[in-house]
Order: sequence, then C-alpha cells, then structure tokens
Amino acid sequence: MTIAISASGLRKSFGDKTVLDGIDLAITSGSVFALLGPNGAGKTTTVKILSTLVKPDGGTATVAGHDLATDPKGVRSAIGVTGQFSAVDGLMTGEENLMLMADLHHLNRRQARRTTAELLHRFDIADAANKPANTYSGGMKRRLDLAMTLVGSPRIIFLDEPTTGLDPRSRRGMWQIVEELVSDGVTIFLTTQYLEEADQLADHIAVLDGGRLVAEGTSQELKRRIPGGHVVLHFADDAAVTAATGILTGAIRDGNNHTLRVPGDGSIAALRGLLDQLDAASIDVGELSVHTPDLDDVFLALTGQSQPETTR
Ligand SMILES: Nc1ncnc2c1ncn2[C@@H]1O[C@H](COP(=O)(O)OP(=O)(O)OP(=O)(O)O)[C@@H](O)[C@H]1O
Repeated sequence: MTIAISASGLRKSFGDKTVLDGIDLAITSGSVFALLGPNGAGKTTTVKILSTLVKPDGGTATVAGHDLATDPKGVRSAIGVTGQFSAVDGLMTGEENLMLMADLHHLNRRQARRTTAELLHRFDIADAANKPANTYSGGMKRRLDLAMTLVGSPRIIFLDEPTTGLDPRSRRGMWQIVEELVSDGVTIFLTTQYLEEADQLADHIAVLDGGRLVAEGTSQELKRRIPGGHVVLHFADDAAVTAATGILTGAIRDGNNHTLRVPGDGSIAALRGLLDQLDAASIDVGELSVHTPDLDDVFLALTGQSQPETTR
C-alpha cells in the first residue's frame, strides 16, 4: 500500500479567521477519500492547498511523492483538479475545450485528436462535440470538465463537489465515472455536500468541523460511532423468539413475524457476544442483519448540523 497524499499539521487562516487548525491526512493510492464538512468548513481551502493553488500557513504535505513546499511543479504534474471553478470555456465547443487542454499538455496533433475523440465518446458528449459548452446541461459540463482533467492522465484527481446541483441521474453517471477511474488505479480526493455520495464512493471519510478533522473512518465505522444502531434477529418459531427475548438485554419483538430487534453497535465483538448468549441457551437464529444509522445521523451527531451543506 502506498500513500498518495499525506499531510501533517496543515494550517490556514484568512485574517483572524482560522480555517484549518492542524489537519493530518494519509490517503492510500487507488482509494477514494471524501472530505465532508459544513458550509465554509474549509474543504475547498484544503483542496486548494493540496493542489498548490494556496500556500498553507503551517504544516507539511506530500502529494504523489512530491513535497508541496519544495516541489510544487512535481505536485502539479501528477494531479488533476475539477470543481467549483470549472476550466470549461463556455464559448468554445466541447471538442475545442479538449483540444486546448491537449495543447497545454503538449500532445501532438494526432494524439490530441485521438485523445479528444476518446474522451468525448467515453463521457457521452460526442453528439454535442461541436456545440458551444454553454449550451450543455449541468451534467454535460461537469463531464466535460472532468474529461479535460483526464487529458493529462493524472494519477491523483481532486473533485471539489463534483455533483452539486446535478439531478440524480447525472449524479449516478458521475459516480460511475469515478468508480471506473478508481478501478484504473487513480486516487480520488473528493469533497461533497452529499452524504450519500460519500457513502457510495468513499473508502475513507473525514469530517471537517471547526478547523479540525473531528472524525475519520469508513462509512460503516462512522455510523457505528453513534447510537441508534440495532441488530435484527429472525427465528424459526415463536418458542425461540420468546426464549431469546428472555435472555437478550433490551430485545424488542418486531411485529409478530418471529423477529427481534436488539440495540447494539453492530461491531464484531457485540455480534459475537449476542450469538454466544443464544448458543449457550441452545437457541438457533435463522437470519441476522445489522442496521446502522445513516451518515446523516453521524453528521448531525458530530457537527450539530443535519447536512454538510444544504444551500449554496
Ligand atoms: N481567499 C479568501 N479570503 C478570505 N477568506 C476566505 C478565502 N477563501 C476562503 N475563505 C473563508 O474560509 C472559509 C472556508 O472556505 P472554504 O471555501 O474552504 O469552505 P468549504 O468547506 O469549501 O465550503 P464551501 O463548500 O461553501 O465552499 C470560509 O469562511 C471562507 O469565507
């Protein structure tokens, strides 16, 4: 396992407002990392620092093995950034935007044409290739933006709120593209206002609040951190449910279909304890499922807000 992005003690203030107050990161190559945080938490600032657009006031970071402070050029050559400040020129066609990008990456004419044609096809914008980009839908513009980033074949891509404002279908299309990139070994650093997006895509999630990372883990780990989880046990018959109700603390019958709900965090240790207790009493369980709170519950518990961002 190699580390694509690492950071230690990153700090940034604007005037007397501290935006980042010591951020540490270790993001594995080929994984999706999602940074969640309320409006104005500093997600974009973090992306800008790691992509060399803004200098941190303190701390160190390495991106694709290049030190941010001493080798910003090396960092820039390894990364792609798409996001809130799109590189798409609305007056140019999709094809022209991509050709311009190919020019910037010093591809020769033939390579540029081939890459542009491939990307237009792959991102489903070939039919509109000769139309000005400002006639594109929001989803098409995002896809073109990401396609332009891919011209340089970056191994690390920063996606700053890639699906904000997109309809569910376009959002899913974008998720599929991200999944394809990851299967090609690309590392994705994602900021998002959609918990569902982090849940769907991210291997590792960090929640930024008050200038610090207040929680980190997989989506399952984060969900287990807050109360509200329970385990559902399904038994073969009434006798088994009644017997289990008698021995499992806090167990509640769920309707009349031989099902019990038992409060618990769903961890391996808790499940083992539960099953051991049933085993000791010779009660067979038919089915077992773990129900964890969703990321929205986690976010509320951690930051006191029900959604990272609801308006822009
Ligand atoms: N160049 C700047 N000068 C002054 N303040 C800034 C500057 N850039 C960002 N800020 C402030 O820093 C804070 C963090 O901004 P940032 O854009 O990083 O947040 P964010 O988490 O990405 O939120 P959003 O999704 O709303 O952009 C905000 O309060 C913002 O007003």
